[in-house]
Amino acid sequence: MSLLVLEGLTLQAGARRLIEPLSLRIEPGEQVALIGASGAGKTSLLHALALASRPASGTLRLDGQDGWTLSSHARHRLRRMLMLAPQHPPLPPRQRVVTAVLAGRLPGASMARSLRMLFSPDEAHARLAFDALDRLELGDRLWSRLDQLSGGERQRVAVARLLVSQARLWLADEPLSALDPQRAQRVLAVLQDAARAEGRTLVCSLHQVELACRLFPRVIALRQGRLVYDGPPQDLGARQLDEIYADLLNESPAAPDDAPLTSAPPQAMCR
Ligand SMILES: Nc1ncnc2c1ncn2[C@@H]1O[C@H](COP(=O)(O)OP(=O)(O)OP(=O)(O)O)[C@@H](O)[C@H]1O
Repeated sequence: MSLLVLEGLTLQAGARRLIEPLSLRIEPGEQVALIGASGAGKTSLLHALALASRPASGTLRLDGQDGWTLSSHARHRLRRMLMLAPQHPPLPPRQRVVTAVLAGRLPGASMARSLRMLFSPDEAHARLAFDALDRLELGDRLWSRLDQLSGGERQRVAVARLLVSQARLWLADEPLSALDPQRAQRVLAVLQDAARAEGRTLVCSLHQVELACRLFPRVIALRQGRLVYDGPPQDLGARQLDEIYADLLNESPAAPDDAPLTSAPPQAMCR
């Protein structure tokens, strides 16, 4: 059974349409990169996948269940299947890194266990958080306060939270946006390796088109809330990339699909 099935899903904010009717399936264990220019609707879609935004129309089934037809209690339980690492994680500044990471273990834990884990983590939980942070080159910040971290370090804390979570679906919203190019590659490798090793499904929005096309077997592209591409990166032509990012390219003419590779902008990056 598909893990996610969207049929004619739309999202609306007041009178404004954020996502045009969208239908797609995502299978268990898939790794999907979500690309598109700024404002294309990536975050909006991820929030819908996370059952955080209610569709204006259409359906979204997660593991066969339409969360929006369930009671709020049942929907809350269904949400335990997924974890979203938001683009700007709302991490309390005075919180310790270890606590922020272990929050990834909360879904499914009892209240008593959650409180113990967060406020007085035992050695096993501290080790779990340390291991995740260490893979992201942040092991030495386990006991730091979040307000002592840089933006890129806080972003890696949000990724570490994903790594410790037991959710079947990992949703990552631009997890590399505050990282330098070298570190971005390493962090993405850790995330993808962990998802593969543990059989998680990964949907990750990225502005790094080159990484999306090189490292993901499936790319979904949005433009102005519309799905404009869904398939393997090899089939994503230069012309399509030009169209996806047209507003970033200052209306430069679309390159032919057989355009030679250059070191320049997005249009050449997938081939
Ligand atoms: N609550 C809202 N009310 C009105 N418009 C909204 C709301 N949330 C998002 N939008 C608009 O919807 C569009 C899509 O936003 P979204 O954040 O999903 O884009 P994005 O592709 O994630 O962009 P970025 O790459 O800049 O993060 C944008 O034009 C945004 O201004």
